[in-house]
Amino acid sequence: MILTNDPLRLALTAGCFMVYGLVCMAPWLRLRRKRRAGAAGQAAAALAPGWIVAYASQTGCAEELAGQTLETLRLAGIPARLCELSALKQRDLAEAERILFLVSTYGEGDAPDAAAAFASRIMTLSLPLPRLHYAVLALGDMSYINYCGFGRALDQWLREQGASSLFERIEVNCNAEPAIAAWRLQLSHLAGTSDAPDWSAPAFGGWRLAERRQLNEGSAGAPIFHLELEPLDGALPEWQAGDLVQVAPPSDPSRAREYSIASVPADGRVHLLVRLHVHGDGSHGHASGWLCRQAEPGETVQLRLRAHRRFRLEDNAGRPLILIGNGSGIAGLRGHLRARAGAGQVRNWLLFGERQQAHDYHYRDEIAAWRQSGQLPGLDLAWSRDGAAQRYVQDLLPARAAQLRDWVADGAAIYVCGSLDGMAAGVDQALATLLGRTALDELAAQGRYRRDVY
Ligand SMILES: Cc1cc2nc3c(=O)[nH]c(=O)nc-3n(C[C@H](O)[C@H](O)[C@H](O)COP(=O)(O)O)c2cc1C
Repeated sequence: MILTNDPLRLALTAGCFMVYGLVCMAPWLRLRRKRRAGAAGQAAAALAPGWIVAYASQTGCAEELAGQTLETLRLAGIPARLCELSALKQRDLAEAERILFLVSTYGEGDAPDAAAAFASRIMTLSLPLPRLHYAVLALGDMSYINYCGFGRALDQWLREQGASSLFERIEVNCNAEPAIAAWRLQLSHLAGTSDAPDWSAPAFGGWRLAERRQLNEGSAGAPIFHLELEPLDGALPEWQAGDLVQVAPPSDPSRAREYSIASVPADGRVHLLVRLHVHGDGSHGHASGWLCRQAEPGETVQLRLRAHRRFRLEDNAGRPLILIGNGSGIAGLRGHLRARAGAGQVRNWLLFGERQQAHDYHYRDEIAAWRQSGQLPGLDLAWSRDGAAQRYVQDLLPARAAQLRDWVADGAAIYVCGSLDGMAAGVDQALATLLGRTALDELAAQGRYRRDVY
């Protein structure tokens, strides 16, 4: 029905309909434009050579940050892949568009174990890398002489090869939040996004100290305690043998201390083995003093679990296992032995060293029971204060050279837990002498030589 023949009115009405139509279509047009732009971006991204997030980590902090870095890049639509430093090839270095390195430092300014082969094989080469743009996040602890030594060495080597840094190396002292926030900020500038996922670490939770008993009464060494803890809310979280806990002492919650977990979830509790740390002036370590002396059974301990992927069994679950350690290092090894018992894996060989058999043979009854049930066919013990000759765990290895080579030839993995001073270097040297340094580096690169040393 036509209500008017007036051409002016008709034109006005048609104009109104057009404007109305455009207003209605505007959101759909915007969405279509966005989708097209997104598809074009994705197509371009698929063609780009891509970014690499490379990490070298011992206890998992750098690895965790690398995962979060990757997630941020992916959210920004940047094609990127995660890669352990040891898996990085010369070709990757030459061809990757950008590489973000997140690396920690171990030993005395060294690379983490898994990156030892990269440090010795790649970082000793002269490679032209003029195309490479990179950034370094170096994790370390200022109380060590060679603060961030490996991160600094990597940065310098890259520079010498002609690579260009995207921004100044960022150094993180003891996982300090401000430095991590600075990395995150640089990352969002690079990725052109403010849409970064939450990077905050899980919160500490309240755990009840259910049991504490000294294991080495009469020992010449500092007292060592077996502790058992249960979550206050009753819900036991999942963890795997090899993982750690962080304990925040009430005197200074910012100075959390890490301990290896000595139990598996099937035990229903987190077991720890804590040596009371006594300073030169007789005062106690802030965390060990709290756990071993001040906290009363029944009291609440602030604790959180930390995945320690480098010391888990993972692909080694089906392999024979050689467990080497000293002192409180038996904690991490006991966690593995308990997991192996639960899984029915019996090819286990424990080499353990302490001071005196009479006082320092931690978990003696449990070890005896494993021996009897066939769960622990290999057991060698070294006591440094029994008898005239000081004998340490590394001294056990030469006499067992043939057995060691046989087990490794059978695919065994080697796990070392305990003190860095003396033990870790001594065991490493003994293994390198018996197996060959290159073969040992190769085992580390394959994840068959893993260490939790402190
Ligand atoms: C046994 C041991 C040795 C360490 N040596 C150094 C060192 O020489 N220089 C340094 O800056 N940090 C050193 N650290 C500190 C680590 O680099 C720091 O804790 C880092 O956050 C660990 O990161 P990750 O979990 O990725 O390995 C050492 C830590 C341990 C347990």
